[in-house]
Amino acid sequence: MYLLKAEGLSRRYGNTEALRQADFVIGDNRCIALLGPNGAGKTTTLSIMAGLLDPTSGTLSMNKELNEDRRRWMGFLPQQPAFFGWMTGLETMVTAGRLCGLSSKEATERGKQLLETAGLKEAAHRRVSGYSGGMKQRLGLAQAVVHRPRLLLLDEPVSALDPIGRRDVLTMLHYWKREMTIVLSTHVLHDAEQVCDELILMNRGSVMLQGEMEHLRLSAGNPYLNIVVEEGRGANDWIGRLERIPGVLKVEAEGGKCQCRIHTNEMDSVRDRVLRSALDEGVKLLTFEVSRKSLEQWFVEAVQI
Ligand SMILES: Nc1ncnc2c1ncn2[C@@H]1O[C@H](COP(=O)(O)OP(=O)(O)OP(=O)(O)O)[C@@H](O)[C@H]1O
Repeated sequence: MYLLKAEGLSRRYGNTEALRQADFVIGDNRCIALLGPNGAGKTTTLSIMAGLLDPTSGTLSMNKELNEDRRRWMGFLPQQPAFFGWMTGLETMVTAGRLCGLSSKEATERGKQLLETAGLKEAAHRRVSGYSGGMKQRLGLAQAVVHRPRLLLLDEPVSALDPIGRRDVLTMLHYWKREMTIVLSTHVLHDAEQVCDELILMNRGSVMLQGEMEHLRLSAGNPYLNIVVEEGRGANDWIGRLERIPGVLKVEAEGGKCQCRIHTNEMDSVRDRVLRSALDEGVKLLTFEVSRKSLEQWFVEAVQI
């Protein structure tokens, strides 16, 4: 089942074609990344989906089960959310809830609960003008879901945040994606990978592809295991013996640096065997990760076309 379906969606600003003949589908219960470099047309697409902007041509159809009034089932966090600085966090939440049709009691209860989820319980009665950038972003997110929307649209929700703010927002999205469909725009593949299971790739106003993250990962090339171990007796010898582990196809060692890449077609079992071997032989692992570099390379190549 889909919530929204775009067919030949286009939008011009004067001579600029911000969106060209875009086709995509927003399925139910998905977390979808709208990924693309600056100027790709992400904000334009989200604004059309939110009903804030009309397309120049093409159609965006909504599932017939959904109410015509998007405010009832859609939440939206713009790239630069604006708040009334003189309101407290809780007043902001209650106002948003009331605008979305909640009763005063419901809006207050839901507001308190969401401020707690957003780590803003202590700041609930402080004026928003005194909030940090990260706190404002978390407040914006909480506000966007006050009415339990079925679809949550987020325009670059993490790009202006420091690593801790980023982590907090991504954690909130992990929590909420069980309850609603999320579409978030980003120009950072890593952020999309952290939380999304589907990807719509945009470049220069066009949708280049839509697909499952896992499929793209596989088609972009096999991931490899990236390992760094603490220097010490036996570390390099251990790396030298890794090729004997069943399932390992090739080991690329970085000479003298206690670092290597393991290539395999059986990542799950090889990862377990390598970890067990390191523990058995007392090798101290500093880095042990499945590298997604191939997907990054694919993304960079795709948007350079
Ligand atoms: N109001 C506007 N008037 C004129 N041109 C615009 C307007 N809004 C966007 N554009 C242009 O349309 C194109 C797409 O912009 P859009 O903001 O949708 O892209 P984006 O992918 O969200 O970019 P960013 O990551 O930088 O926010 C860009 O070339 C932009 O300069």
